[in-house]
Amino acid sequence: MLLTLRCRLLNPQLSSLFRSLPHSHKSHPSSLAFGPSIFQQPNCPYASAAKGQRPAGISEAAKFVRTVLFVPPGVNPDDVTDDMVLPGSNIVLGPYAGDAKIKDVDFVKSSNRPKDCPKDDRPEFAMLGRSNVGKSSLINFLVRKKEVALTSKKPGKTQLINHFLVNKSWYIVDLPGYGFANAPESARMDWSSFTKGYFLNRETLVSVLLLIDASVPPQKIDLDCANWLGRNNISMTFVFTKCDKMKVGKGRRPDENIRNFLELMKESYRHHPPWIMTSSITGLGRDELLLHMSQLRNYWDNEETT
Ligand SMILES: Nc1nc2c(ncn2[C@@H]2O[C@H](COP(=O)(O)OP(=O)(O)OP(=O)(O)O)[C@@H](O)[C@H]2O)c(=O)[nH]1
Ligand SMILES: [Mg+2]
Repeated sequence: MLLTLRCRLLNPQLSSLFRSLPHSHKSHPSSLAFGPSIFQQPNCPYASAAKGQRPAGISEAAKFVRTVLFVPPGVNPDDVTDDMVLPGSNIVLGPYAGDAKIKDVDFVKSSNRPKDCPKDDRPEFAMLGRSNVGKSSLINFLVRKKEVALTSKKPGKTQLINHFLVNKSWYIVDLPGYGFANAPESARMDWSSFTKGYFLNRETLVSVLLLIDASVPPQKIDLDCANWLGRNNISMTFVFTKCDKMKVGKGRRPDENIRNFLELMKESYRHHPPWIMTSSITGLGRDELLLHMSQLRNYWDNEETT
């Protein structure tokens, strides 16, 4: 109730999106805030679109950028300043952001059904995305350990739900990828029963990190997935991976692919969910993503105890 009210206050347009949240799913209030820094960030996909379009008043481009920032709970959209926006993202850092250091990480268990997942009340983040998008690599990159989660050049490496406990207090969950048609039947995840069992019922799920490969144009299956999460009021953050990859042949650059993806999502959402650019090769976005996760987690913890 408090949560819904807060969403409405921050962003009346989003209230319908977050209405009737299931159980304790925490939502992401977004907002109409505008921080000029979004134009200045070198990696911002909107930087080139906005360049040279900033007259003294609010230009069309500025109005558009106003709608793309993610403003977390505890921040008044009118108070957002440049230095509050995390570089390479649309994410404003608020008062819930805390210690983002990773001291230790332990593999806990692999489960093949949602009901076998660990049963405790620690918050968790789930890595979701197409096979080969870099989910397991992102986990290794976040925890700075090479082979905590197993990776492969071949799609279909991760076939179970793997729980990793970070700092003995929260989980990162590595999931099998979707969209990999060539996996043997026995190894293929039954996504329809999985989604019902996990995403819709996992009460400790703070947010889904939906990974999207920035080195390829927007894929229908990713857009469908994002729309499904949105329709079901499941909190999500778009994590663009492989932002280090330069264009090959006639392909587009990562920033162009990201812009196109966000443009396509705009048709479904009046306001974008939080998004961030990463590369597990260059280290881009690591500290920023951990800070963002800390603010979501601390907000979730706070709501749980009040
Ligand atoms: N250039 C580049 N390659 C990456 C990046 N992240 C992952 N990769 C590569 O992408 C391939 C797949 O990575 P994984 O982490 O195994 O992908 P996954 O999403 O876990 O795949 P599944 O387990 O099959 O669902 C590996 O060869 C990685 O080295 C990145 O940021 N940049
Ligand atoms: Mg994997």
